[in-house]
Amino acid sequence: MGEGPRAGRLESAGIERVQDPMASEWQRWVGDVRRLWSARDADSAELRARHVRAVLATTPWTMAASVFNVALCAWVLQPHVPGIVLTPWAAALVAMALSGLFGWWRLSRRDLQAVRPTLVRRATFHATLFGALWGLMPLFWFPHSPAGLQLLIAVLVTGLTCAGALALAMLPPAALGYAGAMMLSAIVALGMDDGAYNGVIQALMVLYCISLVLIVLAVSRLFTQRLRSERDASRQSEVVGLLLRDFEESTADVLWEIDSQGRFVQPSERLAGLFERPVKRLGQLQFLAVLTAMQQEGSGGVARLKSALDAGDPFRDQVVRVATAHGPRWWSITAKPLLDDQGKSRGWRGVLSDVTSERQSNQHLAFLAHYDSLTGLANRVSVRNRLSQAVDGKRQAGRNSALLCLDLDNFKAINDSHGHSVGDDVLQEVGRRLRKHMRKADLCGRLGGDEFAVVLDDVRDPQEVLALADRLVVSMRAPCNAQGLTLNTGVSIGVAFLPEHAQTVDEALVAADLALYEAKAGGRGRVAVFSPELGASQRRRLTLERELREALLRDQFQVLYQPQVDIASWRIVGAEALIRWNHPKLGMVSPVEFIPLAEESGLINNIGAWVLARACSDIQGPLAGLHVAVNCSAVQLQRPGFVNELEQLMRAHQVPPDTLEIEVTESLLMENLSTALENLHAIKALGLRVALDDFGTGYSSLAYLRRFPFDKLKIDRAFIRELITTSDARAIVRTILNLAKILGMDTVAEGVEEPAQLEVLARNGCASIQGFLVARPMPAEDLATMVRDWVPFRTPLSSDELPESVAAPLTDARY
Ligand SMILES: Nc1nc2c(ncn2[C@@H]2O[C@@H]3COP(=O)(O)O[C@H]4[C@@H](O)[C@H](n5cnc6c(=O)[nH]c(N)nc65)O[C@@H]4COP(=O)(O)O[C@H]3[C@H]2O)c(=O)[nH]1
Repeated sequence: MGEGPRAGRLESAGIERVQDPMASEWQRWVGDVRRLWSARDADSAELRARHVRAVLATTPWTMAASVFNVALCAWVLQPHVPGIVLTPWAAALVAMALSGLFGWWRLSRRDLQAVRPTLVRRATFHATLFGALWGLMPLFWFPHSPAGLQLLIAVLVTGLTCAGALALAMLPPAALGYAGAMMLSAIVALGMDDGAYNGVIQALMVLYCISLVLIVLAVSRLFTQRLRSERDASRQSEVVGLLLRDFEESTADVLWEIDSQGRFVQPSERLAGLFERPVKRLGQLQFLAVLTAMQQEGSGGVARLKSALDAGDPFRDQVVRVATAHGPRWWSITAKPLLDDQGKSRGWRGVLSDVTSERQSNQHLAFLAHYDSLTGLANRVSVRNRLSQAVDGKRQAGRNSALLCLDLDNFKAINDSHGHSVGDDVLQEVGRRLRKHMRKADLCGRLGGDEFAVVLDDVRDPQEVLALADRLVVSMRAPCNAQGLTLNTGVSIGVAFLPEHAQTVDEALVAADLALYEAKAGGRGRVAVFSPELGASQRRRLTLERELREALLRDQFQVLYQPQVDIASWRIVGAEALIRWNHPKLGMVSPVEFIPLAEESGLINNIGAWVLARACSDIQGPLAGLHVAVNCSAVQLQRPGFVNELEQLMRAHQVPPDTLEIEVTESLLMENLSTALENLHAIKALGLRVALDDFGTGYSSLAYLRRFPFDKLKIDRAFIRELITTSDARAIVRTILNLAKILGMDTVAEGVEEPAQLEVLARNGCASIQGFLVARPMPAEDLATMVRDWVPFRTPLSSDELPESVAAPLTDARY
């Protein structure tokens, strides 16, 4: 019960229900008829219009045939039927036929795209009335008429019924109304007659009537199905058209098609726009001919495209360079062949993309890959490439080359005091001056920062190279104008000759760099030529500089600990953390060598953080119970975030603050860095101790002590070394110790190697010592073992009597 209204709603909304496979054909027919009869949605209205149009197509003929039949019947019946009855009947039928014709005329003038259900209902009424009028003929004039007339009436009724029903089959309600009225009157007429077989004929009539209904419904359904698939196909092609248009409008791609003669097929406006020709004109032209006419000189793109077309296989991204009114453009063409039913080519269809901007950005990227964007000179990659050609060239033909490495003398100062924009202008000016001195075959480039390089090929006389280098020095010495400022620059140059000084690109760069160091070391504005003797140490420095960055990642660092012993109790009270670099080729590298390099590059921040983390973890591990002193460089302490990170680290390792000591050198105070001092105060506020390392080596050591309240002074080992032999050293040490006592600071003497040194320190009140006399720096686990096995109070004092002069207390000294 609930199914009926719901189905009706769905249908009237034009939504065809998913058919139950078991649903009978009959239900489908009824569904179709109902939709024609009453559904008000746009879809049904459109479908109804198509049905109406199909019926209208034959209306003039059927109406003409009706008029003809009316005339025939009037003529045949005239002897048997009085004119007063026959004439109105015939006139009514003719009037019906004319009204049908009038309806046809009215509707065929309209563009029938959608039709309301009322039109179908009106047509049904008209057809039923028409059928009923025709039905009067058998009803009144068949019974009891002569056999001949009865036969004629029977034939006419049968023919009119079948022809009319089929003509109206596209509108089944009208067809059924018409045929139903005719058949009904025929069956009734038979009943009124007393013919011998009338009962059988009536039964046959009912059977025919049912068959006719089924045929009408079947024809109508077939027609509906055809209409639907036509409509779907046209919608599909509309959608495809829309998509294609949208595709064309939204991308840089344009569709094109050519026939088997190579002529454009229905070119679009956009395609015509690209080819700079009217659409109509383009439609008459051949694809390849137009491309050839537009092709830029020297581009073989069209020839390649032609071969691809000739090959007959689909192809992608054939690039053609064409000249247009807007300058040169690059078009990328992709296509596939179109084949007919027999597999013969009927043309090509494809996409044409304007890839000009892509090309240009690729070219720009290629430029950036090889040139320095600031100066327009070659970049490091290009310099290396040229050097590698020079290396290969010289191997082949015995040719000589030269590499000049240039470094601006006071560029950093210019950059710092006038800003990067002025610095950039200076670099551009340097680039211009360099270029002025180059021959065509020479290459000058910027390696980065203020470093430039020149590669000279075919060097016959080294003197010529040196003369050029001198000219460059003179040229760069001329004041440089940048943003209204007159700036004095200069350049130092290192020269290496190939193959004499280097066999590979890297060797050449290192050799020229070494020469550059030498030039700079000798003062500014100089030229130096590489020599083999030139700094094995510099070479090592360069290697270390290069490899330091990797050392942390490759886990090449290690922290050793050197114990600090309290002199009075002779107990190990602490240790100093000392970093080591275990280089795979160079062996153990001393921090004295690499810490300054790390400071220059800023890597000290990472390295220092790593040492602190290591120390914190050892304090909670094997070194539990000891104070550990960690060296922190001035660079680290200048970072505003340093103390935060330190605090987090200590919290993460749960390190008690009083077990950690930070050692800083005097240099920190010499530079008077406010952030570093703030950090030191913050460190102290955290509860850590702060020691001043190498005390006494600076220029005004005493003054620094007023800047920060250190907890501990470390007496530099330079004084300890001379403690026994030099009275000055003794005096200094005694003064430091006294000073520390007055200021309430702890003291530790480093570099104590001999018992005599220990004795002097002990007599003068030094609190603790560190040095080879106790132990060399060692891994944390070894130190833990040492602490465990340590015997206190066994001070290794000197067996010899100390000379009076050495043992004398401070007050006795000449100070
Ligand atoms: N001749 C002699 N030398 C002794 C004796 N006892 C100890 N030494 C050495 O003296 C240096 C003491 O370290 P420092 O003054 O802080 O001087 C350190 C420190 O300034 C710096 N350094 C070491 N580790 C680090 C670190 O992790 N960070 C920073 N920023 N600097 C560090 O490197 C410097 C040198 O460290 P090392 O080469 O380990 O050298 C250590 C140690 O091995 C002795 O009896 N005789």
